[in-house]
Amino acid sequence: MSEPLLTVADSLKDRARAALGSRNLVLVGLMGAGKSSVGRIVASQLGIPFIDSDHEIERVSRMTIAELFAAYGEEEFRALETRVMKRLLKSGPRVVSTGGGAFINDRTRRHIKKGGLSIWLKADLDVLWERVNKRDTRPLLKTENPKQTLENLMKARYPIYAQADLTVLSRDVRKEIMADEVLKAVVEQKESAAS
Ligand SMILES: Nc1ncnc2c1ncn2[C@@H]1O[C@H](COP(=O)(O)OP(=O)(O)O)[C@@H](O)[C@H]1O
Ligand SMILES: O=C(O)C1=C[C@@H](OP(=O)(O)O)[C@@H](O)[C@H](O)C1
Ligand SMILES: [Mg+2]
Repeated sequence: MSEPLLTVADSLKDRARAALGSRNLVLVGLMGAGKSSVGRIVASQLGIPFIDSDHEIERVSRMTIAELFAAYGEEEFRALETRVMKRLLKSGPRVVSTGGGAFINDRTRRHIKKGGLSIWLKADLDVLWERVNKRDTRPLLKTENPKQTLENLMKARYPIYAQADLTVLSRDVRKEIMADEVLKAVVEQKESAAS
């Protein structure tokens, strides 16, 4: 009789790694959802490379996101983001944390759908606000009422984030717990696809 490849005793990370295969795991969601910080932990648990698309954009342009928005505007930023995402998703497996607007852009979303398993870190307004109001690095929130801006972005974007393959609720728990929930969602997706 042949041995099963993985037994129930295998750890969550091994099961998630097997479920992911050669695909990229792409974290999407609004600013403050935890894509960058949780994505890094998930990648280290899975033992695969981590890339944050905003960091990659900053590296290739040698400018910060805020400088790019100020110098060229959002449209140019999105065009650069699309090109960078397309390149990052060409091979896998990797964990790719996106900037909040990436999945909203039609062309970038198509690349994500083709090149990876997408997971939405979904959070409510107060959780997001608590996190983003501590830093002023996000150009889209440099408005008179940034909390209202964030709420408007939620209303406009949540129906689109809902198209991600998987959804995990981003709550006020430790980032390591959020990372475990991401791994569980990857495993469950594989199991439900197989049944
Ligand atoms: N589960 C969490 N618990 C507490 N703080 C968090 C959690 N997830 C993220 N943060 C903090 O919230 C801020 C935004 O997180 P970040 O990973 O940059 O989000 P995103 O990339 O989605 O905008 C950071 O300061 C980060 O340390
Ligand atoms: O929501 C957005 O459109 C943006 C989110 C930011 O990334 P985070 O979601 O990692 O903050 C960054 O890409 C840029 O400021 C635009
Ligand atoms: Mg980020």
